Amino acid sequence: VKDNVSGKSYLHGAAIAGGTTTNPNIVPVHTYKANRMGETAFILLSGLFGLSGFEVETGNTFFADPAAVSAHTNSIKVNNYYQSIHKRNSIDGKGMPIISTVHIGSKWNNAAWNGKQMLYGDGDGILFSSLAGAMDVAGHEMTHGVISKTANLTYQGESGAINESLADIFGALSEMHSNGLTSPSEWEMGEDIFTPNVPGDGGLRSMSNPKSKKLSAVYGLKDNAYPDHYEDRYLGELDKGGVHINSSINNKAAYLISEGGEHHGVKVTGITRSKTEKIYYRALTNYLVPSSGFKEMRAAAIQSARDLYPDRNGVPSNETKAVIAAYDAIGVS
Ligand SMILES: CCC(=O)Oc1c(C)cccc1C(=O)O
Ligand SMILES: [Zn+2]
Repeated sequence: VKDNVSGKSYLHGAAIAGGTTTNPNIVPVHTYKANRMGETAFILLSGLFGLSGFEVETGNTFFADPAAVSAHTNSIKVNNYYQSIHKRNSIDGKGMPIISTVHIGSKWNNAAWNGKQMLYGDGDGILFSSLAGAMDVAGHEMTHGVISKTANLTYQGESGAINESLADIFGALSEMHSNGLTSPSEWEMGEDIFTPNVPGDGGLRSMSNPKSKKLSAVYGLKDNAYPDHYEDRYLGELDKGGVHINSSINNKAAYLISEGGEHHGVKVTGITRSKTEKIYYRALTNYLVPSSGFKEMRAAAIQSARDLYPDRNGVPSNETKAVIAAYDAIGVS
């Protein structure tokens, strides 16, 4: 494959994701495992900078790598979500390139933000299919990037659980936004790629009903369920002090604020997704700091609700009341 801008050539069999972006802030860069010699061909996909893309130098068959196309497409959708809903220009707010690399490792059942870019494994086909295939996973990973540029919540213990929860919250909400208002709001994480051979078992985590998911054997807690109340939080040192375990407690609060419900005897009147996302984005970008835990998350969410939906004559708005009730419901006072 020849880059007709730099003139550099690349390995045979490099795959090129189809399509260019409509958003000049996205110049997605995808690194692929070429299908020969295992080396990596580095491909810069054209954005709107007049790059006319690539021509295939030799008679290679032009084919798109589904994982690369998904990673590319999903990163555009998530960036469009941040752009249109939160007026945020890319991950850093300054239009930084959005980089995804696919086919990481061998049958890797993981996705990650490595401090600079998103990484996707292919999954083992049992626990996960290609992790690039889920928009909420892309939203989750990109939000780790956004968090690193804003509150930069320390990735362990309570602050790590809030980090993980905000990644789930914006992962889920960006997917729901992209799917459009007509689609049912589903508060599962990774349902499109989780256990591909087991239909209808939802995602690897549930925000609406965390306890419906058993903690995976990975954490050595396979008989336990994900917690939905602060009193049931995990206090061991597995999973960096339970960052993917205790995130479910805050996820439940976000779900209750948006959709409403009764939990541990506390009734919450939902205020819809569009107000919930504004409250959490303001909390993330205005109030949370690296050490923030559950108590600080509650205070930041209440303050953000008050900022956006002010008290009237000293009476808190319905939005603020929903936030207070939701954190009461999950036992964070
Ligand atoms: C929903 C996205 C997610 O949880 O990605 C991870 C997976 C699948 C394994 C290990 C870590 C992560 C992560 O990004 O925290
Ligand atoms: Zn994560």
